[in-house]
Amino acid sequence: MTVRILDTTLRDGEQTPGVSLSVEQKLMIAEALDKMGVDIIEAGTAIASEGEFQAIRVISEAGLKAEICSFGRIKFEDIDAAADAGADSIFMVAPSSDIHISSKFPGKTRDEIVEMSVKAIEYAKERGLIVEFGGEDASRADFEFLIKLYDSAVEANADRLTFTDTVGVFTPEKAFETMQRLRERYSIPVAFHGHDDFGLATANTVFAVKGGADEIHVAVNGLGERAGNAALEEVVMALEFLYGVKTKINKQMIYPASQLIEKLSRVKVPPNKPIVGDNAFTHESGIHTSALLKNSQTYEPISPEIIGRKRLIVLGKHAGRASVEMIMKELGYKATPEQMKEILSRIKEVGDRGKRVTDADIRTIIETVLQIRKERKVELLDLSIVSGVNLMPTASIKLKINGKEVIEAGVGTGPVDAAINAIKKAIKDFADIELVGYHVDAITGGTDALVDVIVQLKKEDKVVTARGARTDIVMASIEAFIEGLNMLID
Ligand SMILES: CC(=O)SCCNC(=O)CCNC(=O)[C@H](O)C(C)(C)COP(=O)(O)OP(=O)(O)OC[C@H]1O[C@@H](n2cnc3c(N)ncnc32)[C@H](O)[C@@H]1OP(=O)(O)O
Ligand SMILES: CC(=O)C(=O)O
Repeated sequence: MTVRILDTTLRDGEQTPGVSLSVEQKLMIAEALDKMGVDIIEAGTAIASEGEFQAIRVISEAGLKAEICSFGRIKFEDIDAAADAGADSIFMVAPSSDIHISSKFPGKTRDEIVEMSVKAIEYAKERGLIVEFGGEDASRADFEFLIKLYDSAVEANADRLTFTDTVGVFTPEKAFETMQRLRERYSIPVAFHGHDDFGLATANTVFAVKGGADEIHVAVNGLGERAGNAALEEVVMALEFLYGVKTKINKQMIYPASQLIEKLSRVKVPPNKPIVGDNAFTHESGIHTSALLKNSQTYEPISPEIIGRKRLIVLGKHAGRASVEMIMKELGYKATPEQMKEILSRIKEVGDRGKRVTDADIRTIIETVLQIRKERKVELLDLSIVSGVNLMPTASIKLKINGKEVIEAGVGTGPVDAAINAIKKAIKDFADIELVGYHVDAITGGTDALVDVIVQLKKEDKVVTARGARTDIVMASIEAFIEGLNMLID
C-alpha cells in the first residue's frame, strides 16, 4: 500500500506564529518538497494576501510534479482566488463541530452549513479545481452530522474528503476507528489532518493510515498552528520502517528539506527532535560509542545515511576510552595510553563542573596533555569597534589568515554582530562558514561578570562548537568564533 502525502508546510506550517515566507522562499521550499516526492503541495491560502496569491501562482507555474493546492473556506471569493492563482486543487473546509458552527456562523443551522458547502463545492468544480473537502474540527463534531456533511459533499462531486483533528484532541484508537468507518463508507479517497496539541499527531496519523486513510497531511519539522502539525519526517519514517507502509518520499531528501525549512522559517528544530534534530544520530555515552563503533545497529534504529545524515560522536563527561581514541584519530593526534587516560579524565572534569565540553575545549585539552600546539590558520591581530546612539555598530578587524594579513570592516545590529560580520568578510575567500548557534551565559553576577560564549559553526556538513570566556562579551564571542574557525579550516 502507498499512502499519498499532502505537505502543508507552506500553508498550516506557515501559520506557525511568527513565520512568514516571501514568494521566492516559498518557491524554494516547494521545489525541495517536490524533489522529496510529496504528492500534493498545499502552497498557501490564495485569498490571504497578494503575496500568497503570487506564491501559489509562481509555484503552480514552476512545472513541478506535485499537485499544487490552495486552502480556502466555503466562500466563492476563496475559490476564485485559488483558481485564478492557477492551483490544481483546493482544500476547502466547512465548520463541522457545533462549537465552530455556532461561534463562526451565529444563527446558522447545521443544514445551512451543508447547503453552503454543496454550493461551494459545485462552484469550485465549475472553476476546474480538484476539490478536497474537509469538515473543520471534525474530531469534536457530532459524527452523524459529519457523515451527512460528507455525503452531501460526495453528491456534489467532491474528489476527496479530509477528517481534521483541528485542535489535536484525537487518540490513535479513535483515528483508527474513524478512518476505518470513512474508508468503508466512501469510494473517494479519505485523508487525515492531525495536530500535535497532546503530542499525539504522529501516532494519530500513523493509526489513521492503519485504519485506511489514503492520504495524510503533514508538515516538515512539525511546523503548524500552535503545537504544530504531524511532522512529515516522523510519520514517513514510522510508516515505512515500523509499519511497512510505502510513501513516494525520497528519504535522502528529508534532511536537506528540513534544514532549508528551518533556515527560511527561522523556527529552530529542537536538538532531540526525532529524525531531523541535531542529536538524533549523535552519541556521547562511552558504553554506546564503544558498541556503536563495533556495530552501529546497537544504538541506532536506522542508519543516518538513509535520510542523508551522518553519525556524530561527541566527547563529554559520559565519554569512554573508545570515543577519545576515535576523536584523536579524527583530529590527527597520537598519544600514549597514559596520555589518553589523562585527556579523558580532564574532559570528564570539565563536564563535572557542569559545563558543556566544546570541540575547541577538547582540542585545548589534547594539546595541553600532549604539550604541543598545532598552528592556527586564523589569528586575531587587531580589532576596533564603534557603537553608540544614532550610528550603525561598525567593526574593523585585522586577521592573519594562512600567514597573510587581511583587513576588513563589518556592520551589524550590535557590536558582536558587526565584529562577526567583519570576520566572515575577511575569511570569505578561504572558507564558507556559517554561524548556526550562539549562546551566552554570565557566569558571575554584575556588569563585570565573566561571560561564557558558545558558538556552533558549520562548514559544509561539519559542525563544531567552541567557547570564549571573558568579561568582555565582544572578545568572548570573537575568541569563540576564531577558535571554531580554526577547527574547520584545519
Ligand atoms: C484550522 C485552520 O488552520 S483554518 C485556516 C486558517 N488560515 C487562515 O486564517 C489564513 C489567513 N487568513 C486570512 O488572511 C484572513 O483571515 C482571511 C483573508 C481568510 C479572511 O479575512 P477577513 O475577511 O478579514 O476575516 P477574519 O479573518 O476577521 O475572520 C474570518 C472570517 O471567515 C469566516 N470563516 C471561518 N471559517 C470559514 C469557513 N470554513 N467557511 C466560510 N467562512 C469561514 C469567519 O466566520 C469570519 O467571517 P466574518 O468576517 O464574517 O466574521
Ligand atoms: C484546516 C486545518 O488546518 C485544520 O482543521 O486544522
